[in-house]
Amino acid sequence: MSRYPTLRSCGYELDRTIGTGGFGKVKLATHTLTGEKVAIKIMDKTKLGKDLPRVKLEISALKNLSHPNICKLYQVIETESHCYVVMEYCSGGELFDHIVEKSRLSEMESRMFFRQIISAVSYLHDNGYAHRDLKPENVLLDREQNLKIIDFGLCAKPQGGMDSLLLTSCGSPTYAAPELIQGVKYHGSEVDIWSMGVILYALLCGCLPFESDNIDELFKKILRGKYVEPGWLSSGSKRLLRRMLCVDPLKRIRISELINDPWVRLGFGCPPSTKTNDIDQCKDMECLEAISQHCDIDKEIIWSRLSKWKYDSETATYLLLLNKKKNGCPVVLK
Ligand SMILES: CN(C)C[C@H]1CC[C@H](N2C(=O)N(C)Cc3cnc4ccc(-c5cc(Cl)c(O)c(Cl)c5)nc4c32)CC1
Repeated sequence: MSRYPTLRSCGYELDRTIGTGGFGKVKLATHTLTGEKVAIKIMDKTKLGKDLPRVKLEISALKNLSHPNICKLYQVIETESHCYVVMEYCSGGELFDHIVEKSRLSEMESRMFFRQIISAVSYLHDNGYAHRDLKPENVLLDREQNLKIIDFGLCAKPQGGMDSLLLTSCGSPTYAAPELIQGVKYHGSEVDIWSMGVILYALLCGCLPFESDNIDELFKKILRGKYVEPGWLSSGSKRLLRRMLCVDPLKRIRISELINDPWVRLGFGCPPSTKTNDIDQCKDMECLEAISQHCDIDKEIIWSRLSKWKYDSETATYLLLLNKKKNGCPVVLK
């Protein structure tokens, strides 16, 4: 008998555990009606304690975000004891493992990945969110090597908008900006740019710019902002890294400059796209028809419920049918 009978009754067949964390575990599962694979983050509410607000924050953020490089939310299921977050399955694993596998990436491959991160973070900031915990472990790949940013448990949506200052010190020290580890007030957008600089360095160099087993040593290195520039780095790469890993947040490159930076545009001739993934919000008649036939309810009634985006089983079925259609599979329900 499955440990999580709720999930089976909600239309998911559980498979193996694909990861764990302080929050609980993430399991691979199959959505029975569409046959699509999903990742389900399973949290025991009685054990979350002070982390419960982080969970609610992440769910709220994921409900408001729809972008090709941000992990898609399909459904939220809550019981007395557990919270289940059903999301897009990223079968390509962590970006971190991809870098380690190849020891380091070519400038062009780094650029191809980095443009996707710029696109996602620019969209995040435009929607008033700062991620605040950007690192290679929080960037996954799907089967087409598209990047998917995950883990919004530390994201912030400052009340006064992205120009207002934050104070909470959070995230992983290795990727944290100087102002964040100093405990001074900071702008969420500026600390995200610093973390993106650390990720770009990891892509191009296959190691981290600031490392130490001793936390005090690590903080000193970050606050000094000095790092090794390996011989293979082009002048364009070095110049961009210096503008991102700039200790003074006021002098650090801004996302609007980053989008138009010559290194970012090289070979593409255009800036990364900052559009939303509005396909998820649009009304797809073929998917509506499949659901309408399956539950014998009029398409317009189905759409009137779907367009409320309640992230219930109907939202999941619709979004997963859209996925099937995008992947060229037949738009049918079992
Ligand atoms: C180390 N972390 C604190 C947890 C780790 C758990 C496994 C997970 N994962 C992996 O590590 N693969 C290697 C497989 C995999 C495949 N698809 C996934 C889809 C979504 C997520 C996901 C996980 C969490 Cl904790 C989220 O908050 C969100 Cl928004 C999304 N994780 C996935 C995931 C990556 C993170």
